[in-house]
Amino acid sequence: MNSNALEKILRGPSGLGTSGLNPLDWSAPDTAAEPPEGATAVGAAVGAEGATVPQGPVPPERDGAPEPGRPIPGLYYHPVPEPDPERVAEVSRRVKAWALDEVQLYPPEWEDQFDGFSLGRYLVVCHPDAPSIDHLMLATRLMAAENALDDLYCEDHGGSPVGLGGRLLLAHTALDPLYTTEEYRPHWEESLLADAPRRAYRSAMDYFTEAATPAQSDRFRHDMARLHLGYLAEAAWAETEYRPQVWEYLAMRQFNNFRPCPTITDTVGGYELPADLHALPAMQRVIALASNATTIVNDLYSYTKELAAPGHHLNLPVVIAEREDCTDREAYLKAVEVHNDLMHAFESAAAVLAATRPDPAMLRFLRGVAAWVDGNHHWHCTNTYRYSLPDFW
Ligand SMILES: CC(C)=CCC/C(C)=C(\C)COP(=O)(O)OP(=O)(O)O
Ligand SMILES: [Mg+2]
Repeated sequence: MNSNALEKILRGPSGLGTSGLNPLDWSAPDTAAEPPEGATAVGAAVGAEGATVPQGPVPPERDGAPEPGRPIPGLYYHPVPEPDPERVAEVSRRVKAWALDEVQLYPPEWEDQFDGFSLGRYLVVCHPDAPSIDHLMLATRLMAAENALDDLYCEDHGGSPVGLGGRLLLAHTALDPLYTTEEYRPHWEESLLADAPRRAYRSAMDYFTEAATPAQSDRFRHDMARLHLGYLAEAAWAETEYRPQVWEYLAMRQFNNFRPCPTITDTVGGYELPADLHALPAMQRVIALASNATTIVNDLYSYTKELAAPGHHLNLPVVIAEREDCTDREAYLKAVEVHNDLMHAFESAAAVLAATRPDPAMLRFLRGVAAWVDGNHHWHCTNTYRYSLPDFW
């Protein structure tokens, strides 16, 4: 398939009568198929072989504080327009109010870190087809809750591998409820208020199930169980100081992964990918490849942050350097290649699936996943509050 055909499938056709299929236009289906003013066409930098030409500096705009951000040289990605600042401001305002008033997510001294994470920019740029702020909030609350649990149970803010399994399982019941006897139910209900991750999981999931179909909620629970399994493997390896082989690390990272974020793109878009289409092996392959690419993007952009953190932090460049006996720079550049291969495999698999099963919900879902991949790169690249590149070029 040539790069033009693939681009049309993943990023939407252009021309008369196609506006309803283009992610940039889904939020305003009655308008013409022109991109918003100032927007570049998604994938405009795709060259003759479908490879993205490395871009110059992107003019980013963190929530309230513009800062420079630089894409990783040689990384295959699609540049996207800055998200609508009005949407970003409103989502940022609402998620902060939810975090403080409804779930007491963080103490006052962590406010800078909460703001610096730029949840509003993240979710608005990843979901260009969301029909409303309410739809965007479904994903934003979940993202806040997922990161709170990762920080508080596993990592930066007092997390530990010791005892993680028990904590994770109990938190998982905020998503996948305990059905038990009258005697024991109140104990469980009380436990859901016991810490910030559980309060946040429960509240975010309540909003989500209200908007989602039962099959979409079940899909999300399953993806969160996958995520928790990944956390457990990483924790077990940390406890025993096991150094995984590269393929073992990639297997763990397929679970400890952003997957629960792109797979809710249909709920956030206000439509449903039917369960039988979601379950197709070809769709599962597309989702896994896309999610793996997004997660290796995190490994690459968070490399210096993780090297500076206390303890030994696994990420792809670190594991390649350890297991393949090469310099840190060589390992990092190889990790970029692994990412690029995953991206190409995702795009090819998505294009084949779209061509063989051209169901409208399927096509829109595939574009939603592609938009999430592109938005995730944009957020990582421009979030200089959290991330900075190593000095390898
Ligand atoms: C939002 C979500 C489902 C997160 C789950 C897993 C996760 C926190 C990541 C994939 C991000 O990786 P990491 O823990 O390395 O994050 P930072 O590098 O600290 O930003
Ligand atoms: Mg990371």
